[in-house]
Amino acid sequence: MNDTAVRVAGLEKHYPTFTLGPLDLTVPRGFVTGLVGANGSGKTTTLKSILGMVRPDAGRVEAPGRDRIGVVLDTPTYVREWRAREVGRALATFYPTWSAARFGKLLDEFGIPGQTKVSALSRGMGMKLQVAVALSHETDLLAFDEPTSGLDPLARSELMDLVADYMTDETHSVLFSTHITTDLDRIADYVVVLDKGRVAAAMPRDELIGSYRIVRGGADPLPDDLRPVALGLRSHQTGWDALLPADRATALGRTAVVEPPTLDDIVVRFAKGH
Ligand SMILES: Nc1ncnc2c1ncn2[C@@H]1O[C@H](COP(=O)(O)OP(=O)(O)OP(=O)(O)O)[C@@H](O)[C@H]1O
Repeated sequence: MNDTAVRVAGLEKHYPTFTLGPLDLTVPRGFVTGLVGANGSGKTTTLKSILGMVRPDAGRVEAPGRDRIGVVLDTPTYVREWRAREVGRALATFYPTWSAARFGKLLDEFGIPGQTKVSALSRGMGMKLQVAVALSHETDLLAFDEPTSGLDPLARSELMDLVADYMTDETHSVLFSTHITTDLDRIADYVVVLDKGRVAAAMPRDELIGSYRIVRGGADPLPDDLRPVALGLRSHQTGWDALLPADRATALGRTAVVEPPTLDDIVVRFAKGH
């Protein structure tokens, strides 16, 4: 069986004020891949290119067919006048494997009244309605664009449970774009960091975190030979701090505090650059 769920090669999209790519990335089958990056780094454009909702200017995307992908975008694209249960009826015709029974059960579980109009749903409810649709047909891939941004902590945790449940089938894969990187602490096996439209890092999450250290120095400045590899260097009254490659940070162990970074540290410092 092919071990890659999505393969993107040489993808480019040019907007007047932004260029995505050229971008190469893979989403391994059987794993959860997190796509992270600062606002405007190109996460949505990448995801929509994979879904065929944005037409790339160059490059190639290999992904499951649209009927085999469960999609959750940050805003639902359903007709605003539809009632929740009509969304199910309307979409059933697009998905050969649609289960009306499962959709009804998920609406109940999520507390979405079937007669509520799409336009009347809160942001969190709109998100849940999309999740119900995504889980009501057979899929190879769930593609989420910032799915937790409108959800309260309980709903976020429930969504993570659903993702974990989905992943018990080892042929399933998830691509999850988010700027709430703590979501990924729980579920992501792989992380792709986007920075200004390019892939800044792509590797297993633990390896990424293990490759860097946050270093906090005091009165002694950062040695000159480390400046070119320091990311997001900040100077303040009592000293400085920066993200450094782990193998270069250990040398500073006596004169600075060296700690493992969070994913947030990595995204923020990558965005600030050298
Ligand atoms: N249809 C469009 N026309 C022109 N510019 C666009 C279009 N779509 C996106 N952009 C620009 O491309 C850049 C990247 O946007 P994108 O939504 O992909 O980033 P993002 O990482 O998802 O950001 P956020 O976290 O804020 O959602 C932004 O500067 C945006 O203004």
